[in-house]
Amino acid sequence: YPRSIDSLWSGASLVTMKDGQYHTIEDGVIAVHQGKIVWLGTRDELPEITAQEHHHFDGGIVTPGFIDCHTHLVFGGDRSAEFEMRLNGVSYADIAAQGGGILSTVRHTREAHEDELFNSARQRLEHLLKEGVTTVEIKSGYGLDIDNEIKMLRVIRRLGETLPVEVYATCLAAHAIPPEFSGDGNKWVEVVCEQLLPRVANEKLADAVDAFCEHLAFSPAQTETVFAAARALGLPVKLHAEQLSALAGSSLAARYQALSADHLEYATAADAQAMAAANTVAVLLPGAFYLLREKQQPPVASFRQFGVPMAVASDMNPGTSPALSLRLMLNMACTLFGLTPEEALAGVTLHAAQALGIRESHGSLECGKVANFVHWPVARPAELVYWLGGQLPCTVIYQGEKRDSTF
Ligand SMILES: O=C(O)CC[C@@H]1NC(=O)NC1=O
Ligand SMILES: [Fe+3]
Repeated sequence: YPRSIDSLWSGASLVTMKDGQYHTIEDGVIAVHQGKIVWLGTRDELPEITAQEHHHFDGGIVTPGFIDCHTHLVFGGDRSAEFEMRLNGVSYADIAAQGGGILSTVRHTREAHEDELFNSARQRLEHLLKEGVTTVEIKSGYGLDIDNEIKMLRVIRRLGETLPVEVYATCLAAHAIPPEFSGDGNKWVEVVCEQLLPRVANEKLADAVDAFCEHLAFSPAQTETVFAAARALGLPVKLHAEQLSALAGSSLAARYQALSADHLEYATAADAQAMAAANTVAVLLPGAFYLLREKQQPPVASFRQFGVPMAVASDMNPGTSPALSLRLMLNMACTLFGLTPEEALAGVTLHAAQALGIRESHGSLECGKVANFVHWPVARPAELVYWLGGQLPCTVIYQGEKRDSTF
């Protein structure tokens, strides 16, 4: 480590999340230089170091910056009206017949100017920033034609360029069959693979490619066509899999060394074994499970048995998970899926980093990693999971600098 550094941060317990476990350092100190962690340990182990700044917390804990590894937070309009219709007894089918569902968000997203999409997404993203999120993944998938998918991806890139948060963009053009293709999924998959993805790769508009593998969306065969095109372009893949039925999409994702398979309510032990062998992360999305009042829980016991890293994300989207809080998802992952608080916190730190392919540089308090961390004036890490909703105060250090809360 350098003998002269930018800053020291002391006075709190460091919940390092090393290897996905607390590995807490009591009365710890973090040394930061040029946006990276260059040393950490207990106060009495601190070596001779000259720091430009010394910040002393008055107790509490420090965690790695939170990572929301699965969101659809760029979209036009919202679906509150159909939310109310459903609760007044109108069926999904009737809502869809009246033009509701994903395709209504597609209409609003196509009609919205890029600035309008940017401003509404910025507001939603700021909720996440206020609760300690320092890295977020955002998907396209509501444009469903080349120009509007590119428009969405440009807005996603602009969010990362404008706000103090690291943004990873994912192309989810294979989200639903566009109305113009009414039912011909193969035709849209062909357009995605032959026209859209080459442009996205060439213009560096996405860091990964995703698809929705489900009866009402794209089959495993169509999903594999998208994966093959992504691989040929050097783009990693991830997949919405086993949300509503068991199509072995997560096993297909594992065969393509997918960064993650997401939802997984209907995943099997065989899927978990395949994911473990491929080091594919299981991203759990309790918000959608909760809002859809789903009964089938993801096979958490199998993920534990085979050592599949579990992540937890908001899935922020207007239809099935209009969730503005990642911290609430921590509680739901424990209360609804039976995760321990330690597993849930690994799910928004180290395992979320792995789901984005950045585990080597993010997700835990370790030397050499990015200096994204959060101070919480609480007694223990479980409080971050225990308190239901609300705004827990926190101080966010982003790339080594205190991030002020006005963005
Ligand atoms: O309803 C929406 O707008 C998106 C639903 C969302 N997308 C997906 O692939 N699964 C979901 O729950
Ligand atoms: Fe999703």
